Amino acid sequence: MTYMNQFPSQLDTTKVKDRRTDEIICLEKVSFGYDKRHLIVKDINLNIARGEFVSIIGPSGCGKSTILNLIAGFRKPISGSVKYNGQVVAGPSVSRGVVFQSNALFDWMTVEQNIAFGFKFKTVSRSEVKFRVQNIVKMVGLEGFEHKYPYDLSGGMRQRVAVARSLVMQPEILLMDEPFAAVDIQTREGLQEELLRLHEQTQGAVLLVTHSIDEAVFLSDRIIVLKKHLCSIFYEFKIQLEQPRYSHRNRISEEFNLYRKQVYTAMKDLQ
Ligand SMILES: Nc1ncnc2c1ncn2[C@@H]1O[C@H](COP(=O)(O)OP(=O)(O)OP(=O)(O)O)[C@@H](O)[C@H]1O
Repeated sequence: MTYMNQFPSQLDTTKVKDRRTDEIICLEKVSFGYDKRHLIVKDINLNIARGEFVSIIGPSGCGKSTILNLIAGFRKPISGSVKYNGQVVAGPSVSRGVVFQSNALFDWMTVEQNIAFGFKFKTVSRSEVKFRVQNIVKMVGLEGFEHKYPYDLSGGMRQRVAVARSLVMQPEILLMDEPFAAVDIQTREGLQEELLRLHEQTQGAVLLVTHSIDEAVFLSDRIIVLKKHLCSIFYEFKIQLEQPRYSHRNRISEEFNLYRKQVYTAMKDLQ
């Protein structure tokens, strides 16, 4: 069953920018199993629009990461198609940047070198790399730490380096698998707000896999709730909160609590 939520009646939708212009990711009747006899995903359809922030939430083991890995090109569907900008995804690409829960940074490289790593496989001039790295360092608030090594950084800072490393390649979509699960709550909230600022500036799409309803509501334009059985879409929620979306006031607003309650109820329905 797919269900679109009703918006809270008191919501002023004129304050919400609709950045969704066209489709960047399209999954059509995608099925996948780690072995052919046991499907994890069956006939799933999913579209993500340019600039859209989508979160996937659902019970443990329902296939959230599997979907992300199919879009990233780490896995291939058994049937159906995964398309990026209308082209079948043939493998990983920097235009679909990936950030995991515990992104391994290279311990022997500085922050700057870690961020610039992806350019080793690209023909981009040194001056352009320098410009882009400096820019992204500022955006993620790592100024002054460019020459530090990962072991000199806190967990939250290391995760910022991981996000910067993906963003510097200017991906059209950022695929994030529980990126902030391993950091403390204050750091996590700070990183979420930064992510929203970056999203605002870069206009790229984001697909986030998370276990946190609060995180999904705070960050997303749309939340997809997956059912455990064969990873089908159970509910879809469109989220419209006040602009700027990164305002911490959104965390305590009435609308936030209403959405939170709706998603929580949907998750309870799954049990
Ligand atoms: N490499 C693998 N080989 C075989 N089975 C796997 C592999 N990776 C995942 N699975 C299985 O596929 C199913 C979906 O896994 P997936 O990691 O996509 O779920 P998830 O919803 O992201 O889980 P969680 O919320 O616990 O991270 C699970 O039953 C898991 O055991």
